[in-house]
Order: sequence, then C-alpha cells, then structure tokens
Amino acid sequence: MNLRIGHGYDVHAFTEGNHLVLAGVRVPHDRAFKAHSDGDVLAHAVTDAILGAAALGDIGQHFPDTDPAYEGVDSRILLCQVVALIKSQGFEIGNIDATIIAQAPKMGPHIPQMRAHLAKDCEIPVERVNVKATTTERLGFAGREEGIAAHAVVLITKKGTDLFF
Ligand SMILES: Nc1ccn([C@@H]2O[C@H](COP(=O)(O)O)[C@@H](O)[C@H]2O)c(=O)n1
Ligand SMILES: C[C@@]1(CO)OP(=O)(O)OP(=O)(O)OC[C@H]1O
Repeated sequence: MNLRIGHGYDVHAFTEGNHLVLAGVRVPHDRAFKAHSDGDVLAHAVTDAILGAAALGDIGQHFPDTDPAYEGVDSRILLCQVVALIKSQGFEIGNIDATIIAQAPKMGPHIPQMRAHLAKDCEIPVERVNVKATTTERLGFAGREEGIAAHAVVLITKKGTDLFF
C-alpha cells in the first residue's frame, strides 16, 4: 500500500515547574509536565501517529518508560529515531496535522517554531506541517488545567509516491 494514515494521542499531567516543552519549544508556564521523558505531548502524539501509520506499535513499546535511558530524554530524539525507522522501511512522511488541547497557556505565539521543529525532525517542508491549539471551554481535565493533551494525524507514503502535484 503506497498511502497510509496514522493517529496519535497523548496526555501529560502537570507538576511543579516553570515551563512546558512542546515539539521541543520551551513554552513559559507556571507548571511543567509530569513524565519520564521531557513530557512533550505534541512530539509523542506525532511519534505515535507515525508508528500507527506504519503499523509499528506505539511509543511506549519502542521507548519504555521503565528504561532509565529515557529519563528526561528530549522527545525530539525519539521522534527522529522513529522517522529513521520508517524511512528504513521505504516510507516517507507526507503531511502532519496536530492539535494541542490546553486551557492555558496561549500556544499561538509558539506554533511557528513547533512547526519548524516537526518539519525538521520529519524531514519534510514546513508547509506540510500544521499545528493547532484549542481550549475545552474549561471542561474536563484540560479545562481544569490538570494537564494537556495532543492529537496528531500523519500520512506516510512509499518513497517515490507523488502526492503533491
Ligand atoms: N492553549 C490555546 C488554546 C487556544 N489557542 C487559540 O485560541 C483560539 C480559540 O480557542 P478556543 O478553544 O476558544 O476555540 C484557537 O483557535 C487557537 O488559535 C491558543 O493559542 N492556545
Ligand atoms: C516517552 C516515554 C519514555 O520516556 O515516557 P513518558 O515521558 O512517560 O511519556 P508517555 O507518553 O507516557 O509514554 C511513552 C514513554 O515510553
């Protein structure tokens, strides 16, 4: 199959701190992500979407949260490893669309840098990467500011498939 789609979803709760990391961008906040890694929900959702598209399981199977090697790891490193893995199987990434679900902080000013990081890590032009943010109108765990979620969908193609004409 030349064209495959994947979905990723991740959530991290807050703990004490002064910034969040989203697609490797340091976003000032009055809390931080509680996680084994840097807690980068956006990078995790994109990584899971890529793995999903290639039917290669999920991020926790590749990088267990019980492995000290991943303690505090920069999640962009994990994303780059997964991109290398699917490339080794003859795939490349077509495009990415992601949504951050956060009551606060405002993501808008940071989105251009998030897109740039994801494009670099996924080895595609930034025009093929979209990142959005939404509140939940104060409903649910995100609305109560207990944590942040991210969804991502990713299209992958067999190398040489011309999708963008
Ligand atoms: N953490 C967030 C949440 C939202 N935005 C931007 O605000 C717009 C309105 O949000 P609603 O939840 O009321 O739809 C949204 O479309 C985003 O552009 C944001 O920057 N950061
Ligand atoms: C990234 C990994 C590995 O450090 O840990 P966490 O930062 O806890 O993140 P999560 O999305 O819960 O699961 C994937 C893990 O394997």
